[in-house]
Parts: sequence; C-alpha cells; structure tokens
Amino acid sequence: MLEQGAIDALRAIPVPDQGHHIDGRQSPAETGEVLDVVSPIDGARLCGLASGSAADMNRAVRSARAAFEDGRWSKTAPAHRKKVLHRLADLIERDALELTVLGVRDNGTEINMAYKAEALSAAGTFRYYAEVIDKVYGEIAPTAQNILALVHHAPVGVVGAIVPWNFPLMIGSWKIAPALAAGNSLVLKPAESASLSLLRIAALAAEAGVPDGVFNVVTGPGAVVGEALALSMDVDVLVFTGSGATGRRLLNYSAASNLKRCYLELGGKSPNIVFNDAPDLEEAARVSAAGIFRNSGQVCVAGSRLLVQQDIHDDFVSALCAHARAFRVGDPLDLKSQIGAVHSLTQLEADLGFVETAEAEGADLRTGGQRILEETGGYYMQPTVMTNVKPTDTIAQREVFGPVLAVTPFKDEDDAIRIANSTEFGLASGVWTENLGRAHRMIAAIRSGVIHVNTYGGADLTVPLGGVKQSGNGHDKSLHALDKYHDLKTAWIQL
Ligand SMILES: NC(=O)C1=CN([C@@H]2O[C@H](COP(=O)(O)OP(=O)(O)OC[C@H]3O[C@@H](n4cnc5c(N)ncnc54)[C@H](OP(=O)(O)O)[C@@H]3O)[C@@H](O)[C@H]2O)C=CC1
Ligand SMILES: CCCCCC/C=C/C(=O)O
Repeated sequence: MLEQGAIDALRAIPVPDQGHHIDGRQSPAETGEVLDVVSPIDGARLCGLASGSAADMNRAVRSARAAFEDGRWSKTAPAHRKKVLHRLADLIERDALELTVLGVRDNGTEINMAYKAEALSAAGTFRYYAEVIDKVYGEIAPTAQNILALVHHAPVGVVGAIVPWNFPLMIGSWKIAPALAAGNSLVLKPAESASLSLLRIAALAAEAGVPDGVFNVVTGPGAVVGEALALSMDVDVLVFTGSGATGRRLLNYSAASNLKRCYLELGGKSPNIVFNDAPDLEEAARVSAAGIFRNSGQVCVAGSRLLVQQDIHDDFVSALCAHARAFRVGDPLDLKSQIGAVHSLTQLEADLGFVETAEAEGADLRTGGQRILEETGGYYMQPTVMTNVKPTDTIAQREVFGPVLAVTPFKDEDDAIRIANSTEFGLASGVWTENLGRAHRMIAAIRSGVIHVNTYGGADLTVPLGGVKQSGNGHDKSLHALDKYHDLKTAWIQL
C-alpha cells in the first residue's frame, strides 16, 4: 500500500547531478558537458545529467567488450547468474518506492501505475529471466550415426540497448534482464529525459554482484551517444524501443557499420473495434477509455483509434466521453491522480498540434483538447476525444503518443477490417464482440502483433510483445525474447 507521506518525503530530496555508469563506476562526460533534466511535474530543473559524446560511448563499449572476452560474467555458470539476478530483483523491491518516485519526477507517469508498471514489473522481469536461464538446454541434431552435431546457445557478445522515456524501467528491464541472463555484456542508452531510474538500476546491479563492465549506462542525446552505439563496430546486437524514425536510422547505422542485428519495437496506431454485439458496452467504454488515456496515451500499444459500429456509435461515444471527463489529471506524485503529466513540453505541443490538425481536416472535438494546470509549470493535458475522423486523416494515420483518441464509425465486419488495417502500423488491436466466430475471424484478419478480445491492454511477462508491418520486428518478454540474446553455435564432430 503506497502512502502519501512516504512519497512526499522522497520527492523533497534533491537529486544530485548524475554521471554515466561505466566499468562499475559513475563517471562524468569526457567533455564535462552536463544537460538539464526538467521535471514534467512542474517544469523545474531536477538535476544535471552527463551529456555524453561518442568518446564516452566508445569507452563504455570497450569496457563491455573486455568484460565479455575475459568471461567474468559470460563464462560463469547459469546458476551463478541466476543468483545474482535474483539478488538484483530483491534490491529493486527493497528500493521500489524510491525508484518509483525518482522515475516519476523524471518522466511524469502517475505513481500508482508507475509503482506497478515500472519498479515492481522490473523486479519481476529480472526474476523471470533469472529463473529461465538455468533451464535452457542445448540440442543434439539428428545427424548420421558417425557424426555428433551439437547446438549451443552462446551469448552474442556486446548488446546495445536504446530505450525510451515512457516506461524506462519496464522496457529497460525487458532488454537488460534477458541480455544479462544469457551471459552478454550490455551498454544501455536511456532517453536523456528519463535516465535517472535506469542509472539507479545499474548501481543496484553492481551491488547485487554484476561485475564491473558487464552493464554500462551512457547518458546524453540520442543523436550523439545513441548514434555512436549504433555505429559501433564492437556491438553485436542492438535492441530498441522508440519511434519509427529512429528505428530507420538504426538500420542505416547497422548497414554502415558491422551489420549488427537490430531488433526494433516501434510505435502503433492501434484500432480498438467495438461491434454492436459487444458483451457489455458500458464496460467496453470504460476499458477503452483506460486503453487510450492511461499514462496520458504514452503507451506503444495505446488503443488510439476507436472504431465503433454505426448503430451504437453515438451512445457509445457519449459513454466513453463521460469516462474521459471523469479522469483526475494532475500531479503524478499525488496518489489521487489517475493520469499524470505529459512527458515534455515538446510532446505536449505535438499532442495539441495533432488536435488542431484534426479539426482542420474536418474532425470534431468532442471533449478535452486543452492544456491544463499551466499555473503549476507542468505539462498536463485533458483526455481528448475527436469524432468524425476519416481513416485517411492525419490523426488516424500518425502516432500521437498523447491523450488523444480518434473515433471512426464502421458499417460491418469487412469495413472494420479494412479500416483497421489501413495504417503503416501493426502493433496492437482490440475487438469487442460476443460472437466467437467473428472474434476468430478478426484475430486472423487484423494485422497486428497483439489482439485483445473483449478487453484492451492486458499483458503479462509470459506473453511476447512485438509488432508487424512498420511497428517493428523481434519480441520483448517471454522465453522467445531470449533468442535475440543468443547465437546458435553448432559443433560438427566426426566420431
Ligand atoms: N514505446 C514507443 O512506442 C515509443 C514511441 N515513441 C514515438 O516517438 C515519438 C518521438 O519520441 P522520441 O522520444 O523523440 O522518440 P525517439 O525514437 O527519438 O527516442 C527513443 C530513444 O532513441 C534515442 N534516439 C533518438 N535519436 C537517436 C539516434 N539518431 N540514434 C540513436 N538513438 C536515438 C532517444 O534518445 P534521446 O531521447 O536521449 O534523444 C531515446 O533513447 C513519440 O511522439 C512517439 O510517437 C517514442 C517513445 C517510445
Ligand atoms: C501498464 C502499461 C502496459 C504497457 C504495455 C507495453 C508498452 C510498451 C511501450 O510503450 O513501449
């Protein structure tokens, strides 16, 4: 049970300036450059952060490579790595509230959600991959009798991970935990606007017994340190969550350097489709509102396009707008808030710009659409519903990544499928119907990595997450994620 008093005490503690975490130690940027971290809660400076250069990144990659080659982690028994990663999970749980408050001050996510989706979920992820790693067996291939062909799961070497600001701990641990469990070394590049909690995780990893150099964090602008990581000749695999534009750049950097494998988890414009035979329309309206507005819509799988069957459209939209208006938006460290701050002024301005564009293209603003609580200095926006949106409108095609829902009516199943599949994205989707046959037809017809039926947004670590089309490749979470961090190394032995 979270207590307001404990949260308020933690938020009052000043955050010291932060350096990189390289070779087990905090270190400043080689140039001495520091960038200002601004809290979206009130727009005030939170602390300074090392603004890295390519030289800093290359130092971290060298440290990771040296650690990998001498085997201080990569050659340890899986049972040892399991013990250390469990210890790390214990430490994350010990410091869960502190980590959460620090992260919320940095990125603005409402604390009830952040506590579970960030700190506790990170601890769970480290436990999951700790448990998995001493249960992965090699194989003997079914060759002729005079040959013994072995298939080993070997660590790939140095993993580069670039993660975004919306759920730094959750998404970060989806990459860090399986990479470390498999015996790799890692260099992590967090978003410059959400690095603080991940730097704490690196310190906790050292405390748990992850050897120096195995897990490094380099902070600073993506265009500088992220680019250096992606261009490095000594990084074997790059894993990324973020925008399609950056994902494209990473593929180019890979092609321009050592052809490192790139696994991309990109954005979405996920359709949430409500048929007139949905089992409970009131519940569908409530869950659909949460499916777009939680974390101010800054969720890769957010149900940002609502497709509603024509004959229930008006009543359904009214019910949904009532839920949208009822959300308490405010200080993310106030336990009573249900939606916190938009992550940055840039993101807030982009969100408001999408509303303006939608209206200019003929959509109707049904509720919201305004910045609020400006007097706090923070970045807050009303949950916003746009109706009468055409499938080709900008707001139906581009990822907003804000609290803005685009509503479009549809006629029948074929119409819903056509509209649902009419974007470049394919991350998530939802279908509300009591008709089992229809549900299965929609599961088959909709091109998305995940499809929810009669709910929206449920997830579990045991279930892989990944997109199709321009929403990415490769999967986070589950046993499948381990494939990205292993090479299949075969041995052909003549007997
Ligand atoms: N989970 C998701 O699906 C996410 C989707 N997005 C989408 O992207 C939009 C823009 O958000 P934004 O934060 O700018 O997303 P980016 O893709 O720019 O950021 C994601 C990560 O990539 C880094 N990065 C940025 N440029 C480069 C580069 N040239 N080379 C290597 N790494 C780089 C960023 O670092 P830094 O921030 O320090 O520059 C950050 O760590 C959002 O509005 C949303 O639509 C964004 C975040 C998450
Ligand atoms: C409680 C939030 C669930 C988030 C599901 C996955 C999000 C990924 C992303 O935003 O990249």
